[in-house]
Amino acid sequence: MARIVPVIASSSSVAFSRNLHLGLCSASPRPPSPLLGLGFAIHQHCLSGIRTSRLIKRGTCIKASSPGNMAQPITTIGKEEALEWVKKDNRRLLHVVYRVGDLERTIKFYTECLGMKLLRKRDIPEEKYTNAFLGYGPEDSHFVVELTYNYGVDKYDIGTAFGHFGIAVEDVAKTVDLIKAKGGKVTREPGPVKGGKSVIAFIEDPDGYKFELIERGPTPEPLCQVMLRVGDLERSIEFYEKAFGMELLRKRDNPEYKYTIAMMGYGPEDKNAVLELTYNYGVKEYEQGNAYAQVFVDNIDFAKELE
Ligand SMILES: C[C@@H](O)C(=O)SC[C@H](NC(=O)CC[C@H](N)C(=O)O)C(=O)NCC(=O)O
Repeated sequence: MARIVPVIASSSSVAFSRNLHLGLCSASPRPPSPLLGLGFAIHQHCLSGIRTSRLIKRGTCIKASSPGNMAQPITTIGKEEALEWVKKDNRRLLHVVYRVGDLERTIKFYTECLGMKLLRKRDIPEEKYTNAFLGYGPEDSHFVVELTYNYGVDKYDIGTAFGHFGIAVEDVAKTVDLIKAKGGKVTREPGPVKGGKSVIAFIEDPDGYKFELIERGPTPEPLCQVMLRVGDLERSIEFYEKAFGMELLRKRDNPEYKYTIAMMGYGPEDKNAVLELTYNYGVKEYEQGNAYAQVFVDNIDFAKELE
């Protein structure tokens, strides 16, 4: 069966358009970058016309850094066949991968301030990196974070295309108090979101990754959003719908603050992690970073296969 693993990178549109050529549903004469900061990797098969920055085969990433050095799909299938599979597939967001400068420091912050559990760690000395998986429940039923520590690298540029991760909490003010008491950095105090009613706050982890705390009732999936800024919202929505079978769950324009958001995912927002695509009026490109946040989307059987 064809498997597709999209990889969402926190690098900018510049990196995206350099690394990824999409022909999907587009007659664009140049490579479109529907998702600023998003890269996609395709496992085993390739949707017709999609080229990718990374191919992932049983956990191995093959890097292709420029159009002249594109990793080639192992096999290709027709677009119709691929879209048929997309409709049948039972997918969800599995984990988001990004780089941190001090693994133990981040694990301490996520467990003590954000209440996550350390699910597992794996060291790959031959490749000089260590991964740690953290989340609010087991990987087979929860969206989790996969931190990557590259030996000796203590700093990354997050760029501006990646926005933040969303965490649903029952009491934002209380959570913020706890985070402050633990020495965490709060960048936006609790209160209603500008132009709306939801109570939110923003905090920053030790590497500067932003987390939005969102006040909600009890939820099975506290790690509930990955926010990415995109330069063309309609094109991004179409891309996620057609290539990955996601649904547009909600769209909200906020003209007063000059942005529109679109929630994309595989199920209701209160039960599943979703992508929050943000379009800021008139902004077509964002700064490239090297901290890469990649979101893996697949069904859990494939996740086990990757182990
Ligand atoms: C509940 C959900 O709708 C939100 O929280 S939206 C949060 C809001 N987002 C933006 O402003 C996006 C546009 C911004 N220019 C960007 O690129 O990040 C937000 O962050 N509000 C800030 C606030 O203080 O309310």
